[in-house]
Amino acid sequence: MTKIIDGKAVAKKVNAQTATAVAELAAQGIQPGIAVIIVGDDAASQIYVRNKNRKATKLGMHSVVRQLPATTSQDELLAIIAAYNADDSIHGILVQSPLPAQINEPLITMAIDPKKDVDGFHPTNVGKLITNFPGNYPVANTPRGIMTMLADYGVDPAGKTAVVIGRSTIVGKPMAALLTNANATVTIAHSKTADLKAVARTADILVVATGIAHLITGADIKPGATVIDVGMDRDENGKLVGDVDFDSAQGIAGLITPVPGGVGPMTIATLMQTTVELAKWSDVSE
Ligand SMILES: Nc1nc2c(c(=O)[nH]1)N[C@@H](CN(C=O)c1ccc(C(=O)N[C@@H](CCC(=O)O)C(=O)O)cc1)CN2
Repeated sequence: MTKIIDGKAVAKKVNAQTATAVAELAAQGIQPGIAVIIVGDDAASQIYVRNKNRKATKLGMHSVVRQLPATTSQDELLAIIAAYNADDSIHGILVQSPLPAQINEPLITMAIDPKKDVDGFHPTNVGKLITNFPGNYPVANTPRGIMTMLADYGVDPAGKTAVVIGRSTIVGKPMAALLTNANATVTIAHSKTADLKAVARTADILVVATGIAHLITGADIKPGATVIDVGMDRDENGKLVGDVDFDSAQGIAGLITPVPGGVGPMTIATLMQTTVELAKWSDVSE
């Protein structure tokens, strides 16, 4: 039988821990602060940013949303980031992706102070993750949230074969690094991988982050595998579905995340967790 990984339930536990950490910081006179910058009016991004703001406020954090028009220039955005870098009430800065075409996303990522890089996308933090550097630094929230879910369901990656389909900076690459650091044997597969589905079938842990609805079906899954679906796609009826065909995976996968209700809620819960950590670490002199 296939067991469903309840991302909402795990997110609730993470949020409870975050609320405790916020209260502990409040006793020291520190209120974690997050600034989310959104450029343009992408409908899905508007919803995600609204949810981030609501959750941060509910958890007792200082939360700022900076809505900018789609015509915002790169220099304008850089100036806003510089102001948040210098603002002591803000511990985490996030620029919502995707950005309009006139803005060079890597340049924007580089402009965020690595100590306030709540997304964990700055090359300094990515480098630390890849080298499994000791100490405190932010790690991309979606893959980190997936690691939390795996731990919560007793899935230890050590000694397992993991396949990550997708090589994005937000998910695929940091996911592969986290699984490698947890002693899995990891393959990154992508659109140019020869016989992608045969590679998928080797996985004890299969993470799918392609943006292609129902790319992976039950026939592509190793019996008993843990399947993590990062997809957020629309089917022909406009219904939200994942990159994995959930129905055909039943009875084959050992564990599977649903869409919605799997990885998505963990992304926001982990973002809140990271914000609090950045606030804590900012108080510790190096
Ligand atoms: N700067 C960033 N931009 C983006 C990130 C990111 O981590 N940092 N991730 C995604 C979008 N995202 C958060 O920003 C996100 C996506 C989805 C969910 C979520 O809770 N999904 C729900 C379903 C929602 C729905 O019904 O539409 C679920 O899966 O249950 C949260 C956060 C891209 N941009």
